[in-house]
Amino acid sequence: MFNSKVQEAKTQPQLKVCGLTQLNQIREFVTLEVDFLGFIFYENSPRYVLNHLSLDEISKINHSGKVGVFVNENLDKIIEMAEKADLNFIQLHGDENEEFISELKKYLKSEIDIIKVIRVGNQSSNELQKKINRQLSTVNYILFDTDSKAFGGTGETFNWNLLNEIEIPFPYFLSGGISLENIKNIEFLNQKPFAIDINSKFEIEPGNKDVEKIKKLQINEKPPL
Ligand SMILES: O=C(O)c1ccccc1NCC(=O)[C@H](O)[C@H](O)COP(=O)(O)O
Repeated sequence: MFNSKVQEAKTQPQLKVCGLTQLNQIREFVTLEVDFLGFIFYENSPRYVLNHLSLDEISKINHSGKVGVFVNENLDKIIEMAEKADLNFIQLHGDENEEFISELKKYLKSEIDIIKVIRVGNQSSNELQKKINRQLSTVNYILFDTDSKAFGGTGETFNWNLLNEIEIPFPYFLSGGISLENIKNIEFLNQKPFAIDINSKFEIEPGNKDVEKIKKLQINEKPPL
């Protein structure tokens, strides 16, 4: 008999829209069934969410994919934000090590998942593989982003070919300068991303998303897995 709890296999990667700051746009993305809504809790970002929305407003957004993005933030602050904004995922976008992540997990609600960012630059595939393997016991997802001076939201892409030279024992988010033009190249990846993470290539200005462009991606242009 059909078990309604078994989800249909996804034929397309999930979508995360990161750097959200405007409630009207967030409502549109909820209606569009965007899977992950990313909020930047990093004061140096031009997309710092608390310059635009209160914790109470974020907590009232009715969505199970609310991701809080933190960069080298202290433990207490992350725990406080996770509770007050009612986050479902914590994305660690800085240099947080495995000890820090293990400690953090002791205090977070058990249903909150950790996404650890691995910044990809000119390291070898061996070095990248070691970095991934070190995360095995502490995180739920990896997010690959481009290594650059700014921590994220740069619009820069990294060499995706490196991903074909390593084993990725996690579902992963692909990020870093993803655009309507380059997204079709995921067809060349052996292990397809669980989700794609879009940001500055789908903006009018930082934090102000190009809703029509995101609709186009979500409805027509997402590549198959
Ligand atoms: O978006 C930011 O301003 C940001 C600042 C500091 C750390 C992370 C940040 N964004 C996190 C993301 O997950 C972005 O989506 C990711 O870096 C990709 O952005 P882009 O290259 O603009 O597509």
